[in-house]
Amino acid sequence: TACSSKSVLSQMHPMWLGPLEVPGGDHQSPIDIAVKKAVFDSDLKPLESNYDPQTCQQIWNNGYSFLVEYDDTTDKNTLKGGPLQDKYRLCQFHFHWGESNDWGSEHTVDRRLFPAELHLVHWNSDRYTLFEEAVMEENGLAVIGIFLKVGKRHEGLQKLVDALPAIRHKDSVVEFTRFDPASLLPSNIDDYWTYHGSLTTPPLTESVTWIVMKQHIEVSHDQLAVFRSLLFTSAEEEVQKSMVNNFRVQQPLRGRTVRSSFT
Ligand SMILES: NS(=O)(=O)c1ccc2oc(NC(=O)c3ccccc3)nc2c1
Ligand SMILES: [Zn+2]
Repeated sequence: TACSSKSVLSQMHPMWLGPLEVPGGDHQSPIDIAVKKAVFDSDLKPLESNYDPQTCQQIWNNGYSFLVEYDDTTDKNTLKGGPLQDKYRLCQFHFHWGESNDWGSEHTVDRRLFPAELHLVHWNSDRYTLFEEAVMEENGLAVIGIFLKVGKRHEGLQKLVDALPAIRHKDSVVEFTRFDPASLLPSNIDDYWTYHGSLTTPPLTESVTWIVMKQHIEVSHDQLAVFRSLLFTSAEEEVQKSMVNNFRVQQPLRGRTVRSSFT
C-alpha cells in the first residue's frame, strides 16, 4: 500500500543516534500533557471511527517500530468528528515502547510515563489523494495516541504478538489479514486531549492533529516482552540491536494550547 513506500521511511534518521532536531519547528511532538492547563472545549465532538478488518494487509518491521498496514486506496477505514473538520483514512498503526515497563510512551500525562503508546495514523482523504501529499499539510494527518499499561492480557493484541517473531529483523514483512484496529481502542474514546503537532520520527512534519486518549488499554507483561524481541537491525548486519526505547524526546509546547473533550 502507499504506507509501505520504503523510500520515505528508509531515509529516516536512526532513532538510536539521538532525535533529529528540526530547526525552527515550533509545533513538534511528543509533549507532556499538563492536565490542569488543558482547556475544555465543548465544541469538540465525539470521535467516529469506522474500520474494516478485511482491509488489513501486512505487518512489517521498518527499523523503527512494527507497522500494521491497511489498504488506504478507498474510504473503508475512516475517522471523523472530534476536533476534525474533514474525513481521514487509516493508513497504519504502530507502537513505541521502552526497554523496561518504567518508560516507553512518547506523550506523558502530568509527566507520567507509560510503558508503551499506540499510534493510529490517518490522512485527510477529503482534501488529498495520497499520504505523501497530506504529510506536508497542516491539516493533513490525524494520529490517535493510546497509552498502554501492563496488566491483564489483551485478547485482541495476541494475534499481532504471534506475528512478531516472523518480522524480527528490519525490512521483514509478512501478510497479516482480518485484524480489527477497533479491538485496540479503549472502551471510552469520548475523553481525549487534542493539540496540533508533528510526526515524532522523520519527516517530523507539523501536519498532525494529535488525539490522545485519556483511557489507556492494558496488555500483559509477556505480550509487551515480545515487542522487545524485535530488532532495529536487518538480518545481514553483524551486530543485532534490540528494538527498544523507540520514542522521541519530548518537545517544547511553544505556547500551544492542549484542549480536552472532557471536564
Ligand atoms: N510516530 S508518528 O508521529 O505517529 C509517525 C511518524 C512518522 C511517520 O511516517 C509515516 N509514514 C507513513 O505512514 C507513510 C504513508 C505513506 C507513504 C509513506 C509513509 N507515518 C508516521 C507516523
Ligand atoms: Zn508513532
